[in-house]
Amino acid sequence: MTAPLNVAILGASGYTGSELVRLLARHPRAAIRALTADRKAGQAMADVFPQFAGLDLPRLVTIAELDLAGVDLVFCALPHGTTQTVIKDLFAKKPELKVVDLSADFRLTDPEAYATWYGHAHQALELQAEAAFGLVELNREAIRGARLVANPGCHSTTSILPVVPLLRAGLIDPANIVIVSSTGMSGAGRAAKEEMLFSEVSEGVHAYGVGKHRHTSELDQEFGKAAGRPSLATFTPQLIPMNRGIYANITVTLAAGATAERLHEALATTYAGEPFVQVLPFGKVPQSRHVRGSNNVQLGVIADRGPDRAIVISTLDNLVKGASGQAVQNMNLISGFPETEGLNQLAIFP
Ligand SMILES: NC(=O)C1=CN([C@@H]2O[C@H](COP(=O)(O)OP(=O)(O)OC[C@H]3O[C@@H](n4cnc5c(N)ncnc54)[C@H](OP(=O)(O)O)[C@@H]3O)[C@@H](O)[C@H]2O)C=CC1
Ligand SMILES: CC(=O)N[C@@H](CCC(=O)OP(=O)(O)O)C(=O)O
Repeated sequence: MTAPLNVAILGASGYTGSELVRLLARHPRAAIRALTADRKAGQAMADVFPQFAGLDLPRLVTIAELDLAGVDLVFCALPHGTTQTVIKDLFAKKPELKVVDLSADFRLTDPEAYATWYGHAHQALELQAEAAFGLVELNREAIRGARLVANPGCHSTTSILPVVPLLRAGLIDPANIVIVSSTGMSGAGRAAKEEMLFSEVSEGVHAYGVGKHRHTSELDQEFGKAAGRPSLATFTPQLIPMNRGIYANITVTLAAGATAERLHEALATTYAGEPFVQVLPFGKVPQSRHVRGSNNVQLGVIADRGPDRAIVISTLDNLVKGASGQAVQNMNLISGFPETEGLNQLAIFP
């Protein structure tokens, strides 16, 4: 029996951190050696998250108290902006460490784009340059040898997976992509916020970050690269009263000679061997409840009335394929484990 991969989870008292614990506690090759928190430091994990009662887990400590001696890989599930200096310190202490970062800090390769979208200069530019964009299905080879992987955002993962193969194949117009991406509330994290109270979000729906959401920058980067020219997608996120899930409704304009059927064929071919991406039969509409709790993404392609347009729908669980499941998939890839290990949970339905 080979030794397990020893992992630490920074931000374990948050939603994506606890989702990492859920996935890794049953992972056959990983062992959870350290968990950190900020306000909840000092507490037992099962006191913060009673669903973990009965598991033998390390107590929550502060990042300053973290002992890296026995740790091979760190998951960083901290708020964006705070993460870059934390990761810089980790590598200064232990350069051979591997890090999978769930925040936005290392996703953008262009420092100017980062400063524009996040409002401050990046604090660890040398690391930003080496980070691999962690969307496994579309960037597998670059991730495999990486020491630092930047997990993409949940909204951007949902849209990049269907749109990038269509752009790479020249089947759609990069200048005419319109995305409405609905999200569940756990996407906003666990820290209490007034606008996230049940009484403020239930029984209604609203858009937010309209025309300026941070994930637009990830779409610009990945769509532009795939198309070979700038893409200015319209991206509108909206909050709906459910716990988990992202549901992106994407209207695309077809390139000359393309058809909706051809788009479907391109996605089916691209993802034929992928364990976590399911392209539904042509015309079938995905539902977020069919992926909830799993690392799966379901894609649908539907013809529109206008012959030059098509509708692509993509859905995933923001805490699994949109965050912690994708992070474990990245861990598997950079550790040489089978990619699906620890990630075979089926969706919870109904
Ligand atoms: N939620 C989602 O669906 C997704 C989230 N992400 C990203 O993942 C990261 C984590 O998100 P999420 O789990 O939702 O966030 P939460 O707010 O639920 O958790 C944040 C965690 O970070 C800790 N923390 C907060 N501030 C500090 C600090 N200054 N120093 C050290 N630790 C701190 C918190 O500790 P404590 O609670 O003890 O104070 C908590 O453990 C974010 O960057 C987020 O944008 C990415 C994709 C999807
Ligand atoms: C409901 C809600 O607020 N969702 C978050 C998405 C969280 C996420 O994936 O964003 P980062 O990882 O880029 O921080 C948002 O829209 O900002």
